[in-house]
Amino acid sequence: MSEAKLLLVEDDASLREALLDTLMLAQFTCVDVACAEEAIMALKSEPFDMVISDVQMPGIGGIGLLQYLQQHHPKTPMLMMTAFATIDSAVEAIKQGAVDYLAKPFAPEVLLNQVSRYLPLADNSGQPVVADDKSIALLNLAKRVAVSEASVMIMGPSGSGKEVMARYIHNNSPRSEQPFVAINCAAIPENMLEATLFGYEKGAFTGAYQACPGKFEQAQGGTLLLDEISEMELGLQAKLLRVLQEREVERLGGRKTIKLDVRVLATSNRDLKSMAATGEFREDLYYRINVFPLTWPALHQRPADIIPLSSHLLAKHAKQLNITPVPTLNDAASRRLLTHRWPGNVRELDNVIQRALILRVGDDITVNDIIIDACDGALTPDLSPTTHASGSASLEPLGSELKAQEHVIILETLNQCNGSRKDVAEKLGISARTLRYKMAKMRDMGIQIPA
Ligand SMILES: Nc1ncnc2c1ncn2[C@@H]1O[C@H](COP(=O)(O)OP(=O)(O)OP(=O)(O)O)[C@@H](O)[C@H]1O
Repeated sequence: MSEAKLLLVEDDASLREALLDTLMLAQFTCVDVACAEEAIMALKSEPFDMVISDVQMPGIGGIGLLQYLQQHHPKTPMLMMTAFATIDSAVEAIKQGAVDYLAKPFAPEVLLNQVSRYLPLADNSGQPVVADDKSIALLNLAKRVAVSEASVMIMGPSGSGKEVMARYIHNNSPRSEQPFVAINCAAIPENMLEATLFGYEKGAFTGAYQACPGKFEQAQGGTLLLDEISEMELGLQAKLLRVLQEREVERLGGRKTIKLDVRVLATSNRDLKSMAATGEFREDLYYRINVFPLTWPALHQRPADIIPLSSHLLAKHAKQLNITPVPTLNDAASRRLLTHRWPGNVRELDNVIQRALILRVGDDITVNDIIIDACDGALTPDLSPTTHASGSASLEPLGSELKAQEHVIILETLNQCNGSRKDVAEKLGISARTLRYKMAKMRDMGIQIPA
């Protein structure tokens, strides 16, 4: 999952909503505003990894915003959008420092490709934090396989740290100085995934006014992570297999083949082997990517990791929030963390730690600051009703009961359909895309989605 935060500036409300939908489905965190002035206010209150802005808008407009950005946040890339008739102003914006422009109308894949092309690389220096014997053994194994060229399949439940492991393998490989590129196959709508992976030539579809390299080309010399590969549809799996076998790629709408030197890693939280047995996943692709399998146990199966991970997450978020000294967990708070079952694994722990930092009063994190969602199935009785209610009341907005019902319906239908996303979407009368989005949100809340 991408942690990048984008600022979207567009005065046309319906276009803004459509762009927001595309970006959020691709799991970017987005703030959207209607003019450059509002954008400046947003930039003053929080940092962004990228700004995507219309050029023509009332007020100081996109060029005025670009000038502000150049002066105050020169490292933040700005991508411009412009009507085809006013390309000149976009060219002017490029001269003034914008990274690129999109000529309207453009297809969603054009937007996603441009965003991922110019987004600064996430800080991947962080090592996985491990202390449990099982995790230490796994990391040692990962270090040994890292130096080889083998494709690695990283498995484990959602939020267990599969992407962290993939970055660790890349960082410990001879390719560590080359790019590490990740693509979440579940987050990108099916019709966009092919263009995102393989790239496209000018004119390949609406809005493709210029050629764009795909993820394979962007990862040239380095490592490509295919996150949640189980969600890729069978037709695309066949094309992927061909690219992996032949080590060359052809852009959509192109005729030239491009030689590839890319190591491929993949992750899945579903049982790919049984998916291969039932024909839901191509068996030949399964064997090609599964040369070396590594599996993270669920967090509750490696309890010695919980406190070191909590301390690491406390330090990380305290730094981001400028909180010094870094608060420490008192004994009761630590005990509470150790007795929870963590269905959302490390991602759920991360959320709980962030809440604790907001709720704490002194330098210590106490048990009253540890607010765990009631639906998360604790191993021991939950906090006293008064403490829990006061904490969750401020965090749960109205309508949470309705949301909870929706979550239950999705989980029950997943069960009835033996995990088939396609059947669930059909049964509930929603698109596969909407279902994926809702499940991603549920995962973020720490709800475990069955494979
Ligand atoms: N061992 C670890 N050390 C430090 N941070 C970790 C570790 N494991 C997970 N995290 C953090 O927990 C969060 C979830 O991890 P990650 O995205 O790697 O999980 P995942 O298994 O790939 O999840 P998903 O299946 O939902 O894609 C991230 O913020 C990550 O930085």
